[in-house]
Amino acid sequence: MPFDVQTSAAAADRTQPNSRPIALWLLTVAGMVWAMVAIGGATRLTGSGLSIMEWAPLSGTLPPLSEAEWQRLYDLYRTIPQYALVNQGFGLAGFKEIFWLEWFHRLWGRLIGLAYALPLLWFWLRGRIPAGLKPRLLLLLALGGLQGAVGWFMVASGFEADRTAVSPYRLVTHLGLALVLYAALLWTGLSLLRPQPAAPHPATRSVRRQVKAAVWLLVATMLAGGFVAGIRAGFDYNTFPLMEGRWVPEGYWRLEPLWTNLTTNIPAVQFNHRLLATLATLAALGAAFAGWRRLPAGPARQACLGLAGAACLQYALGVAALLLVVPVWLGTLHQACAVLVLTAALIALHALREPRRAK
Ligand code: HEM
Repeated sequence: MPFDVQTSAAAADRTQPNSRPIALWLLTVAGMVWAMVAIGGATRLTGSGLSIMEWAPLSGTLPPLSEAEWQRLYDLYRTIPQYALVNQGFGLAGFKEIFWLEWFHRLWGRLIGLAYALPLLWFWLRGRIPAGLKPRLLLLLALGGLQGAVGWFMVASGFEADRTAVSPYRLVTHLGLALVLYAALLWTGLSLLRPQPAAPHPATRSVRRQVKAAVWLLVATMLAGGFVAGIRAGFDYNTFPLMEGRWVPEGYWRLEPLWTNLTTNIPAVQFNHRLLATLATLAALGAAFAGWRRLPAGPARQACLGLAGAACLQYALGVAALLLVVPVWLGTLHQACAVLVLTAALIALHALREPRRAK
């Protein structure tokens, strides 16, 4: 039988009745994860992340309700190096200021868990979930739980002797897993809304290749950005495009073993992020140009243009954050806009997807 996209799309629609509510649920949870990434950025940038030294998934839901409880948590906080080295003597009032954001970050995590698990149970019991989707939804549930545990693993690294911040490796793992979770939710939601792509234009395949190249570069830029955030590399070399008058900063390879320069050497980490961001943005512009010239007007072409627009906006926010020495609001916006770039990338890849062969 000849391959017929329209027929197979109709077939897919028939085999997945009522998948729209499931798609909307997953997209809502994805939106909550997006907000969580922004809240996480603000938590880090305000130095709030180490203020709660306990991992109490249930009892930690409520904030301290008595002066004695506030004092107990403050006394705990006073035992860690960050207090002695950064916040010594800021008092209970100062502690309360850094407490609330971390508490809200954790509360929002719990709410995401509920917003995912309760509808999952409901759709499952009512037999609304297509059989093929069940393993993926369970995997997403497990990934969400893992993200909470990784978050605590990251926070715990900040309590070690002589440390005033968390391990950059754990921070990048936590950010990376959040992005994976977000991407999986969004992709699954989009796939339920549009189970089969429309008949592809002949140029789709080559434009898709270009978009993929841009997306890999963007992902590498995001991970490199995690290291910039993790070692506070954005608070040095606050000029653009040169770094202390040079294209490649002095001391790029100053650490041994050499690979540690990629993750813990401020000039190298910042330079790499700039370089990758520049290559990624150029690749996104190239893909948009190809899409604009070769694809017919429609969602796929718009998605390519959207990706380039999001990458340019993120690039400009990155430069501004650097020049202004990372004010909290701008650092948070840059972190949130990374998710916008990821969203645009996934929408573009989804719009350019290869059609599944009819069985
Ligand atoms: C498409 C381009 C870019 C992407 C996808 C991207 C992505 C990211 C990500 C995911 C982070 C870690 C989380 C955070 O924002 O704190 C980050 C951090 C950072 N980026 Fe970018 N970035 C891009 C371009 C740039 C550019 C061009 C610059 C400056 C030249 C820049 C400067 C920074 C700085 C200073 C930080 C650390 C901010 C902080 O400490 O909170 N970024 N970036």
